Amino acid sequence: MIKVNHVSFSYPGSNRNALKDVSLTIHENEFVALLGPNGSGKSTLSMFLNGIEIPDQGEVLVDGIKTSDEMHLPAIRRKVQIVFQNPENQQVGITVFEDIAFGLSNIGFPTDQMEEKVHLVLNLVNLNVPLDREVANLSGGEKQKLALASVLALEPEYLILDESTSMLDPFSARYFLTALKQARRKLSFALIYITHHLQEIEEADRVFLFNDGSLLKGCTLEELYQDSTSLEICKLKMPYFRHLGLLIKEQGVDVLKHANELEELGLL
Ligand SMILES: Nc1ncnc2c1ncn2[C@@H]1O[C@H](COP(=O)(O)OP(=O)(O)OP(=O)(O)O)[C@@H](O)[C@H]1O
Repeated sequence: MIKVNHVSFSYPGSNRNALKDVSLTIHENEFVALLGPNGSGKSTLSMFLNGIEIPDQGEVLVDGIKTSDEMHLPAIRRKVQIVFQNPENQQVGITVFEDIAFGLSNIGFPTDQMEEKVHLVLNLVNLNVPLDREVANLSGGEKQKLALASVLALEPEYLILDESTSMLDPFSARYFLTALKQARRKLSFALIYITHHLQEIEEADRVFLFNDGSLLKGCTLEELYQDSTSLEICKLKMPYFRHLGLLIKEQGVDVLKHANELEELGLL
């Protein structure tokens, strides 16, 4: 469980708080989304969850261990992995193999099992490229899948994705999300998903809404859809199919009940 207790923070040199007294809990295997307009503090919070940043006030505990406990920081960073908005920021190898193997070497993964593991995670994210392919020559979508494969190789217990589809075209974004869904079915990890697009988080267990550094509320998606004020404050648009579904429901047919199956069939 990740527990955020009364965290406040301002960046050095800034006179305003990027986070204001934020408290929330994320459970094992949960899928939560962090939502809110630009500059509301979502990415800042994500950096506290794995100890990239340590709060000025308050504390963050990962499975009971404070992120300020330097001795346990490497273990916390292994448990909580982040895929950033721009995959190029976290690519470290020249080739696809090197990129995934780098993190594995750092955790002492056996060299003789490395190639098998690299194949396994590439399959998991549906990235079919030769291991000696140069990372620089991959497409944006492929780079994003590689970043996902590299962190999945480390078997995180909590995975943070910060607007990971923002650089992808709609088809690549869809493939990326399908790969993520498949990975979650095979490995179990909590997913902390930052986005401005509600259609990407239809399966989220809970959403946390941020505005101006404060946590406005934590609720389910269904509750959010009934809260037009929060949707407006967070600059969120109800997905088109859900809007349509609600109109159809008013006529007595509940198509939204089958939304997941329709999505699996590629009809949404
Ligand atoms: N390195 C930094 N130095 C100073 N201020 C920063 C820094 N990074 C972010 N901020 C400020 O902190 C506040 C929160 O930013 P943050 O990036 O966490 O928002 P966000 O909700 O993730 O936004 P977006 O949706 O645009 O990605 C903003 O006012 C931003 O300008």
